[in-house]
Amino acid sequence: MSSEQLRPGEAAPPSQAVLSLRGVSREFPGAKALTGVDLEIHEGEFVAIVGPSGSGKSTLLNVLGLLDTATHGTYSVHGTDAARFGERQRTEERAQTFGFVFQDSHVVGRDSTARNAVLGLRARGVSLGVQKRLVRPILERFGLGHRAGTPASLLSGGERQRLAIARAVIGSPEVVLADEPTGSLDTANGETVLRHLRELHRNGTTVILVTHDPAIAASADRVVTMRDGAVVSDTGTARLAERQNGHAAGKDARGERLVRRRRDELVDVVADSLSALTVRPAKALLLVLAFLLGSGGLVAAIGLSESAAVKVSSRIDAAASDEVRANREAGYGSWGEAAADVSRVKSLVGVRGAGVVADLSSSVVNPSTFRPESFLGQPAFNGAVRIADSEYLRIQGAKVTHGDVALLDHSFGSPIALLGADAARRLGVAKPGPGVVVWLYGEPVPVVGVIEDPGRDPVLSGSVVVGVGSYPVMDRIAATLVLRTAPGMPAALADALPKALSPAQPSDVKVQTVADLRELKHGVNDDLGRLVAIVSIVLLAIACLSAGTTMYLGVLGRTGEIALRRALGMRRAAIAGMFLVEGAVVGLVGGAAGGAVGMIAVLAYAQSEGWAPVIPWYAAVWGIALGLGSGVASAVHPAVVASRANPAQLIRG
Ligand SMILES: Nc1ncnc2c1ncn2[C@@H]1O[C@H](COP(=O)(O)OP(=O)(O)OP(=O)(O)O)[C@@H](O)[C@H]1O
Repeated sequence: MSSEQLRPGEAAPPSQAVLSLRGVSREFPGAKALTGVDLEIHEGEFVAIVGPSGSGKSTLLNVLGLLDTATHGTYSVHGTDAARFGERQRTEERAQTFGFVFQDSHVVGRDSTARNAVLGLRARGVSLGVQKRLVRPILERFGLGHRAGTPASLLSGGERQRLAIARAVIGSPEVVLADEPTGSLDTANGETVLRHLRELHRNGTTVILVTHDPAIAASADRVVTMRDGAVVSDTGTARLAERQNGHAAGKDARGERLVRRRRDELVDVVADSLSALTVRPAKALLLVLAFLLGSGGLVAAIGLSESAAVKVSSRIDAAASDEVRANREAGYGSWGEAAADVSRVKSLVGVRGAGVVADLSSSVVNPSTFRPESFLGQPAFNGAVRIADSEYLRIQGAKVTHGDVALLDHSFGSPIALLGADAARRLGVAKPGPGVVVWLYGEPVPVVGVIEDPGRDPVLSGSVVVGVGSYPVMDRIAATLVLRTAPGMPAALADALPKALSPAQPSDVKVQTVADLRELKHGVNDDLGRLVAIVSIVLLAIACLSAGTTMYLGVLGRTGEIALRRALGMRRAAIAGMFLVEGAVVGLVGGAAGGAVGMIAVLAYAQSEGWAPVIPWYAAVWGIALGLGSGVASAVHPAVVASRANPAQLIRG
């Protein structure tokens, strides 16, 4: 860089233009903001761009600063056609060459003044050490030393604009572009800002500023006047300022190794995301809650289904180890025949008890509280009606209160009934006793007991149970023999039973052990698993959707900040990364919290049911992984929207 100084009035020597526009136009739908602009800006100039509102000044500045692109014509930076720059190169060039001061002093309000001042350096990947070295003197220089730790949102308008200039010049950019930097300030603050810009210029920086203020324009070396998108007058290069000050930070950044830059960028992106989350804790908490519900539901569902499966298994296994059922295909012609079978099986080795049970058709027996014809509106009884002997109830471990179970076997010629607790409630029987009856087959039948605990046969709860001798056998009875065996004996007895009961025709006897139900158990587990998966996926999809929407709205609410970062040279990937990290953090925290809540829910529920809680290790991993995955997924769209944002549009507001 040259350090020559010319006396006023002396012609400037020809030098290569830093920025050069040739026939540049910028058209918007329905508006021609620039029409064939030719302009060359040389190193060290202080140029004021003036003109009426709508004449294209801001558009010109945006094109010069690579925030916007010309529709026609050629724009060159250091002699290189900007049209040749890819998106990444534009961003890089923007960060390295330009410093921006916008009219509305955009700042990241939640960040400290110092952190805002180094925003451009961070985008350029300048090392933390250099950032620290540069920030203190620059804040002092702009009278902000005492405000270094203050959140930028608390600064006054003048302080913010000084911060904006500090941020623009901290990396010693070659060109500072200022769009009405004093427009929103009072006279005193406006003069301070201008003083700083002149000082920059004295130190060799090229300054281009848009202004409406004739006094500011008059103090510039060169005034470019615009009207209707065209340059209508240009006082031309008048003199070159003295140049000192190299571009230390810029060179430093250019020399940095890519790996360190990317690492610093990552640290920065994570820090920015966390600070964005902590500044809106209520919003962050709601998002976490959404993922907590999704992944918590998943963990709870896995845990509950596993615990339930274990519980079902243990019941089935218990039954499998000591129960066998048998029935004759042809049924029985009388209860005497059934009783004979019962005594035959009782004599077999390993049989600890045997009873008989048969189901009657509830719609034929028609149990009711009152005489059926006397009260037509009474509700139909929809439980089971069973014939059983007292031994059946005993081997099932059923407990009968207020009555004598033995009456099932010896009812002295007339029918009697026992009611399961549910059935008693439905039939309006509080307690059995003299005169308490239910109506079966249209006849009153004394209730002699209530089955309070159905033991292993849950159907008993809702059943009306009558004794084996209660009714004459009209047709053959499909009664089942139920055997309680010594542990581990069902399989052997299942083999022996057909021959023991029907030596001539063993195939007439059908035997079933509960072990056969194991197949069913697997089926039940698979169904439960599928249901759990569907419910969890729906929950997570809802969480994703609500988090995605909230984050998208967040992007819309942070357009100023995004524009600023893009203008200062933050890469698109880093902008997207900010939102993805936000989504990941929220999803991860939600997933982890959901995992914990899900486990607590399983423990509490299992405890209340008296189950052994089973939480497979993978449930928590699934919970966290799905929380993380769906958190990132929910941020993808907002991240893409944010990274594609056009900084020129956003700065415009
Ligand atoms: N993104 C856009 N879409 C459509 N029209 C636009 C857009 N940006 C600028 N324009 C139009 O281009 C013209 C020039 O706008 P520009 O903001 O550059 O003018 P200006 O001289 O800076 O005005 P002001 O002094 O009021 O800020 C205006 O008519 C404006 O409406």
